[in-house]
Amino acid sequence: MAELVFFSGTMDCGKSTLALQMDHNHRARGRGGVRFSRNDRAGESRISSRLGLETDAVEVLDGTDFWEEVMRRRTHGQRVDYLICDEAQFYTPEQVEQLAKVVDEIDVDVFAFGITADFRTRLFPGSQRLIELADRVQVLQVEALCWCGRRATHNARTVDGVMVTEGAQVVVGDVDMAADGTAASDAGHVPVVGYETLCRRHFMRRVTAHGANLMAEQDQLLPFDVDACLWHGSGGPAAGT
Ligand SMILES: Nc1ncnc2c1ncn2[C@@H]1O[C@H](COP(=O)(O)OP(=O)(O)O)[C@@H](O)[C@H]1O
Ligand SMILES: Cc1cn([C@H]2C[C@H](O)[C@@H](COP(=O)(O)O)O2)c(=O)[nH]c1=O
Repeated sequence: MAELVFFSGTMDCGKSTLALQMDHNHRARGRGGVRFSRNDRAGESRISSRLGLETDAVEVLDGTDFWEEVMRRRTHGQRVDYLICDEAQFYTPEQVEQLAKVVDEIDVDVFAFGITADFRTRLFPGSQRLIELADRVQVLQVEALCWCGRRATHNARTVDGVMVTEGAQVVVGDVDMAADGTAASDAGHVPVVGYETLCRRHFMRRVTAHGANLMAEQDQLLPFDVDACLWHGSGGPAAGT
């Protein structure tokens, strides 16, 4: 029986890699599939993994109707046994409902991959609907890590290296883009948006790797415990543990 499975985790935990592996394995056994993605970092109509794999995909647009997509292909004689749906957090709730219908009505497996929450810890509408409707939500085994070594559970957004908690929900970007803020004062400087995976403790305290490095430098002058440092006056929550 076909399934709707949501493979989820933070950024950089291997979702796209798994999407390409699953596509490969099913295809190798003679099954026919269609790969979809939306807003991949590598550009339109791509699925890219940081391990270096990259392939073509059908770009999902606001007007994409998955039910019609599958029906049209089948009418033209194309075999469709499964769908690979990467960056599924960007799909609309209606599109997720179409995916569920494809599973239930015509027995097509749907493997969706995406992050659940945005840089403010709020669920993406598409991810929320996937959690509500999926047969299974599977958290990826490979864990992205916080700079402190704990398991990363949250996706922080940085602008010129500084963690932010306001802004548009969707800004395509990558980890490893956390600038150190030195260019911010340059005339004509275009702010660099990046992401960093953090554990909840450091997300709530707004301590990114860059911030931790700065504190470690200060620590050499004025010894104090980085984890005990509260961000009073910074606008961030002052966790007391
Ligand atoms: N140079 C590398 N060597 C080994 N593994 C790597 C390398 N670069 C990235 N990775 C792995 O790839 C993972 C990211 O895979 P990717 O599919 O792009 O993640 P996601 O789609 O979840 O953002 C990292 O967590 C890491 O395990
Ligand atoms: C947290 C967060 C992320 N995004 C974007 C950034 C990336 O382009 C994708 C996630 O891709 P990945 O393959 O899982 O690394 O989502 C966003 O637009 N808004 C956010 O809040």
